[in-house]
Amino acid sequence: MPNLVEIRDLHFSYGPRPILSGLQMDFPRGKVVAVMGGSGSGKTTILRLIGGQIAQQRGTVTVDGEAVNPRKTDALYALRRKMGMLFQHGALFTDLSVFENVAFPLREHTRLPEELIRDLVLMKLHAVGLRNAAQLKPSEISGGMARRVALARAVALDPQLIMYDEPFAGLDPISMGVTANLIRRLNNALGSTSIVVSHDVHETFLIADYVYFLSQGKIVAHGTPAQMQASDDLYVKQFVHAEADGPVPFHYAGRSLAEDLQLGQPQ
Ligand SMILES: Nc1ncnc2c1ncn2[C@@H]1O[C@H](COP(=O)(O)OP(=O)(O)OP(=O)(O)O)[C@@H](O)[C@H]1O
Repeated sequence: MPNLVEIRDLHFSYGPRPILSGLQMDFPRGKVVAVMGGSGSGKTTILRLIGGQIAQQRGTVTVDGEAVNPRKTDALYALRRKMGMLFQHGALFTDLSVFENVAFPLREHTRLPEELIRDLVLMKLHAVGLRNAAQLKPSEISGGMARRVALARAVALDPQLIMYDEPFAGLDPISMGVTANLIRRLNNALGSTSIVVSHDVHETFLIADYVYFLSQGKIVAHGTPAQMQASDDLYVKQFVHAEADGPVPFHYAGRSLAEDLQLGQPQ
């Protein structure tokens, strides 16, 4: 199967409130696919459904040919072994060293001998340029470095699927570029598939093979970054060119200014 992850007719609501409706998405093996959209459009919810942390009301999510089902805990645990996740603001364990943070998933999911764990951790840290920071504590490194350690931890088990939730949030422009490059390089080196949830158009378009745009729980556009740059779709244009007003209104819906200022109304 060419797609590592497939989403078909996916519907999800929190209680009575619909969050995602009728999604169809493909995540081909070996590719970096971005999911973009405004705040609250449902991007993180998609990652949580793929990871089996929550269950949809309708439709299917398939990873490596298997349907994700949060109720089948054993199968889900085996499936999660194939996934690496960099959470939003990817927090490290503050009382553990950089080395122990990266070793954590290896100790949790494998029974590898200590020498092998050591070599694997050092290789992952080397890949993100931080082998020599192994003994430092998270409080002794910068935010950008911490994000790279979290990246090394997310790929510690050589996952087939790596999911990144807002990997560029809160980083300075240089760290953003470094992180974007690493996401692409790690994906290629591991032969994995990456899903990047982000609203940073510039960084994301540099590394993504394909982009889905989400608005209010629906896919409103999809294509390569070049196709999206050239798109005439008003929502995509507003998003890509960072325009303040468009299909996503600048003003919160309600009474007009004329009404509030009682302009042109009979006294
Ligand atoms: N546990 C929850 N219970 C109820 N509603 C929730 C819960 N988690 C998220 N939501 C709502 O679901 C909607 C989609 O949330 P989600 O986190 O997927 O959006 P997002 O696109 O990732 O946004 P952001 O970019 O701000 O992280 C939001 O309106 C949010 O308020």
